[in-house]
Amino acid sequence: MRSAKDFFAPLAVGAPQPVREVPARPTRMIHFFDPSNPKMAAKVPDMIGTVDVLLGNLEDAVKADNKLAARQGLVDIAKATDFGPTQLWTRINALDSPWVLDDLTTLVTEIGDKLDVIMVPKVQGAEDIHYIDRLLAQLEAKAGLTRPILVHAILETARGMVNVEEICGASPRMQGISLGPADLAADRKMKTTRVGGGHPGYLVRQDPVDGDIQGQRSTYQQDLWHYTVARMVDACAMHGIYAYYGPFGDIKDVVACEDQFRNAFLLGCVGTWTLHPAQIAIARKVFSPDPADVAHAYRVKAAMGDGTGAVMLDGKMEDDASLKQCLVMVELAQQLGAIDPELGEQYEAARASVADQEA
Ligand SMILES: CC(=O)SCCNC(=O)CCNC(=O)[C@H](O)C(C)(C)COP(=O)(O)OP(=O)(O)OC[C@H]1O[C@@H](n2cnc3c(N)ncnc32)[C@H](O)[C@@H]1OP(=O)(O)O
Ligand SMILES: CC(=O)C(=O)O
Ligand SMILES: [Mg+2]
Repeated sequence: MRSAKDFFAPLAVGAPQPVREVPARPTRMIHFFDPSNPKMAAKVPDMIGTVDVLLGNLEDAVKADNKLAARQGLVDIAKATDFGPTQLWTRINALDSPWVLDDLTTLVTEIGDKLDVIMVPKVQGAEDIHYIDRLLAQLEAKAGLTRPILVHAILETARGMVNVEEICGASPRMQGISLGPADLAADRKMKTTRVGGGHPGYLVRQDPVDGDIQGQRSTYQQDLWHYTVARMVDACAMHGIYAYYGPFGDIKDVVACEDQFRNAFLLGCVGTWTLHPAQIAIARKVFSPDPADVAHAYRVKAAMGDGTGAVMLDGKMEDDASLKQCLVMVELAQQLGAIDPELGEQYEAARASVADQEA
């Protein structure tokens, strides 16, 4: 582990100064596309401004025969495109794969100025981030980049899960972590066959009524990912980086997708992956706070005056701690309102309605 005094020193001569804080830019949906798929690639320019992040995926879901085409496709798209408000990310191949070294050297030297974040799959521990950190610094220096590329890890092995805190704190480049439920399930030997989401067999059952074990008893499906997401959120919050739900593979089940995204949002995640255009509106809806909640947050803020003490509002106690939760909501609404005019209007109406009541 580096000492505190040189944690923020560049790891190569000529590399850009590491960031001290992860820039707080909206990342509600990280939209995956395969740059080797001409139909998907053709849709990228029209998606700018409709998604917060476009991610050119080079890893799983890209056929082995298409790996080089995907890498080159991403270079071509990045060079030809002005991404405006939308961030460009990539997911490189795994660190033990034959492609990753060329992924990094090509992407950083050719389009490093366009890339905001590199997502690293199957991260096992801090040593994987340290490897990427030094290599990126060398490549950034070679490419003459003036801002550092940030790193996002996917939590998709049991070892990565156990080491999640050290992964989050391994480098100032760490932007965030996503859940990788498919690989994680396989690595843990969970007996599921899905990409994220729940399972009808994972449930609790109501106690027998009057001791009748065979009688009618309700069952309640449980969230398979609760422990994992909650632990990931704590590790990210502790290190000042962002947590994300990952993929929801049942594209047609938009209802369960929304539920899974909302569970993650409520637990502290700031965004999710979208694998198909149908999931973009769901992510936008879920990861943008409800204007009614924003209005409530403004009411608590107004009622709490200098922010200390306790007050009653609608029969409920509010105090310094509930105010802090409300300030999280207000800050998020202000960030999103600044980039999304429709939401901006709704959040401004929420703020103004409270200000009118106060006047
Ligand atoms: C466990 C993990 O690692 S998850 C992350 C890796 N997986 C991925 O990245 C998957 C990305 N998504 C996909 O590959 C595709 O969406 C699939 C395979 C799931 C479904 O693809 P399709 O069967 O083509 O879906 P569908 O027919 O509904 O597509 C409708 C249109 O949207 C396009 N489209 C589908 N997905 C995307 C996407 N992610 N981005 C942009 N356009 C897309 C299709 O090309 C199609 O275009 P067309 O109307 O010009 O023909
Ligand atoms: C997200 C991912 O890569 C996985 O679920 O395996
Ligand atoms: Mg995976």
